[in-house]
Amino acid sequence: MEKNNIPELHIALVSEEVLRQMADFFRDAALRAVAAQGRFSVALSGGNSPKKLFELLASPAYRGQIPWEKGAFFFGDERYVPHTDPDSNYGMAKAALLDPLGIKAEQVFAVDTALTPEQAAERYTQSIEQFFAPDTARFDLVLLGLGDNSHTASLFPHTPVLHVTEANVQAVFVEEKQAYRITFTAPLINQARAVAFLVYGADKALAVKRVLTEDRQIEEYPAQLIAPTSGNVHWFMDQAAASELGHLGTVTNAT
Ligand SMILES: O=C1O[C@H](COP(=O)(O)O)[C@@H](O)[C@H](O)[C@H]1O
Repeated sequence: MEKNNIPELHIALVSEEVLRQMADFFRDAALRAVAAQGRFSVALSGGNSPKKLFELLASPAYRGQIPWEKGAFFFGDERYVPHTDPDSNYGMAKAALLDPLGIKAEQVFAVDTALTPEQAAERYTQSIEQFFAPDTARFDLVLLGLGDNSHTASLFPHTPVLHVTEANVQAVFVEEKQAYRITFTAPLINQARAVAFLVYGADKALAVKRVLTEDRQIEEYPAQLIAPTSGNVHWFMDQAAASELGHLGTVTNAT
């Protein structure tokens, strides 16, 4: 973790409360952006953890709190599979968040996995640049998860993308998955207005401890690359995920 960036930990007793806090954070980031720019842009995460968050955001509790028609939805990483594949991050978000909210197709920016991985990454970089032109690509919110091997987005241990210094999207072959991934680089994530990890479950506790407390070893713990250039990085965790953090891992908002 960069020295000038202090992780802000939001720890709750149970995952339901973490999800509620994360949903509030999402809402507040969206409302701030709409007040300032008339629209909000978010890069969604994939995998298992965000599915429940997406379902909560699409539920009656949050549906009316966010001006969804002003949103633009991108993906911080994507698996190189068709959109209909159960592994597709886009497919999961579509089913859990985008379709239930009636988000229009023109608000959704999916990675085109029908192209080669390199072309898909290049095309996605171009979509992002077009969306933000003439400004820097600065997402209002980037949502992240954490793998038990300390990867985030598709920044996997010991992959060349960890050393890319441009803020763009890259294709990467991940040996341990024997598959391609398309991912935001760390510099693209770090120039966002807000960056938040959502992590819950005891199986993530060791990864959380390594990323937050060990000396910087980005090859081993790629999530240590995440250090927004303005503001702090936020970590929304349940007590189980924070259980290896010692005194840092105490509940901040018990209900
Ligand atoms: O492969 C991925 O993994 C991470 C963590 O996912 P989880 O299933 O352990 O919650 C996720 O953040 C990333 O978007 C996804 O593609």
